[in-house]
Amino acid sequence: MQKKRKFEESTKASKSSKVPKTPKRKTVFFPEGSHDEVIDIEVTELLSKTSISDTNGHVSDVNNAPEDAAVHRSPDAKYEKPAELHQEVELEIIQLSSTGDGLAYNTTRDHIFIIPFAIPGDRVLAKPWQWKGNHTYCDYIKTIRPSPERGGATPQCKYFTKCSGCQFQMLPYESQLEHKKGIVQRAFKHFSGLKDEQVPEVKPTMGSPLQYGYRTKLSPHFDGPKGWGNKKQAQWNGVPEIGYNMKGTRKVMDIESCPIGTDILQEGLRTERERVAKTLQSFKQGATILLRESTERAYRDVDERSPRFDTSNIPSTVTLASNPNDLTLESKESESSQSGTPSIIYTYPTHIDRKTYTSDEKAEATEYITTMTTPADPAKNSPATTKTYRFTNTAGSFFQNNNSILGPFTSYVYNQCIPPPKPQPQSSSLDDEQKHERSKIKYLLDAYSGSGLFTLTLSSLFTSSLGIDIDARSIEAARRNAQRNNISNAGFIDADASALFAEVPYPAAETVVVVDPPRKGCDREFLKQLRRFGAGRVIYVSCNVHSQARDVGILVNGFRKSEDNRYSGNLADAVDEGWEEDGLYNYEIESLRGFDFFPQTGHVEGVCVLNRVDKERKASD
Ligand SMILES: C[S@@+](CC[C@H](N)C(=O)[O-])C[C@H]1O[C@@H](n2cnc3c(N)ncnc32)[C@H](O)[C@@H]1O
Repeated sequence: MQKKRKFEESTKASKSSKVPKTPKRKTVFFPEGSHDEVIDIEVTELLSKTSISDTNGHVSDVNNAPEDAAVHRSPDAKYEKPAELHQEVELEIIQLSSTGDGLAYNTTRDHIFIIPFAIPGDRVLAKPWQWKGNHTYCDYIKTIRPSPERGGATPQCKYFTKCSGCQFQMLPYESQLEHKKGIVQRAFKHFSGLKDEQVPEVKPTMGSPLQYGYRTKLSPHFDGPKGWGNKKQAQWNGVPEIGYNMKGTRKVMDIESCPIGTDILQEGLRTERERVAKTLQSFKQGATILLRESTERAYRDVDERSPRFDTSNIPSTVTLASNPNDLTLESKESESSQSGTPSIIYTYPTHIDRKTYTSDEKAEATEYITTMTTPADPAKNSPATTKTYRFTNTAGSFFQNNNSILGPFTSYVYNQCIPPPKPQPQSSSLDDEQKHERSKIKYLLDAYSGSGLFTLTLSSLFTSSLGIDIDARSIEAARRNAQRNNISNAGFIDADASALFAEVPYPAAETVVVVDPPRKGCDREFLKQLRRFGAGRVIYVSCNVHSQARDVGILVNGFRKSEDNRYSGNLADAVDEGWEEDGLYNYEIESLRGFDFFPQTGHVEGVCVLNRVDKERKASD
């Protein structure tokens, strides 16, 4: 299939000397933060520069480019093909894009090559395969001269540079975190339409405690037999490749192990591959295999040291007097049940976990999350206070995939719910007004709540909490999770997120709204309703910092009409369709931070904390 793709690209490009059409921009531009939008903007920005700084702040003179080498093109400029497709070229990588690809200039520095698996300072051999106006996608062939920034990092996956996932394995972990901070910065620069002074310094990315072996869900897949779309029954010709797509293609490559998956999912991958091979004739077409980890926990009786895996008797909310990250593994051993399903037992000082997995999307899967509610205070000799929550949901429904970071992450969000004390003159201690301010927030609205991750882990801070999600199965799970964790002040609605504001039972100024939408971000109706309601504080969580930046731009400045209605990659260019109303609240950003939910990949989870701007203040601004 890869050959077919390349053949099509090559014939298209050589038969016609016409430049591939860039899609026409609609008058109304509501970017989704897609891969193409991000590349488009970053390529245009790079082409307008003569010197660049990588995300680590190192400024490099672009291949000694003369000052006038920068090419400032109008959006209508015609582009020429920079190199023959499928002919190898040597390229010098000068920047890492927010999509995780290496970027390189052509010799005349008016075109950008996009090469995966390469970082600034690398000299690589690459093969162009798709020309798109001012940029060309290339396959990575090999590194000719490695960048010093690789710092000896050794990729742990044998499929690295072939499989489409985990392209950062050649980057030391600290550099991955630094790069992800840069992704957040650039997302807000390009997609929010905000002025520099409206965006605070992005805080350092919080790393994942596990950098491999962290993913609690894997979904390898395989294609059907040749001709399975035809009426005639297609026959399998041997066991198909079962795994993930090869980089830049739709061809599945065979993957026997995936080192970012948890230990039990590695076992599960082996078991499920064998199962598919044995039962192949029962598959009429290709399929995706779900592998979802599940945990049974038994707390150790410290005196007897006799744990029991009787899940119905497990206390679901337990207060441990230590930081969850301090819990050290005492031992780990694999087991196999009579049915041949593997399990792994992990023994800790306070509890024992048995990890299993399910491949049935309707089955239940459980994870435990320990949230730190008060940090340790060495001055007062007081230990940290933590709470452990048990989350059970349907394996096929959404649940965060990196359990190792969920403790520190929910602890962070917990600590952001209540505004920090306002800066006071040195002489004054906490005054009445400040105390009032800190105690004002009493209610939580959790939009896009899933099975209640935030509604439940934050519930102890609030008089009452309300979660909403469009997935009825997640809402059922959320209600059961509230019961299991003995939480009685949290309710859930199964509906579209914008229904949340229809009859909000909470006073706006006393309410925090946590927003955690899917990759495409919030829809306009939701943002409008949130601004009309005017919650005192908003915590916007997202796995796509580009759509997050767009939405935060709307919360801060409103949905604005541009001066010339021309696309330049900024939200400010979106056209007002009569969507903006008088009297909507505006917000200002308090903090911005990335979390590494997806080590070794180019993805980052963003958390943006916002405060409502008082209407009187807005009027006087
Ligand atoms: C990124 S997940 C976050 C879930 C939850 N906050 C968590 O961390 O487990 C996004 C959630 O949005 C839900 N969703 C998608 N579109 C929605 C809509 N229009 N209204 C409400 N929920 C929606 C999905 O069902 C999914 O549970």
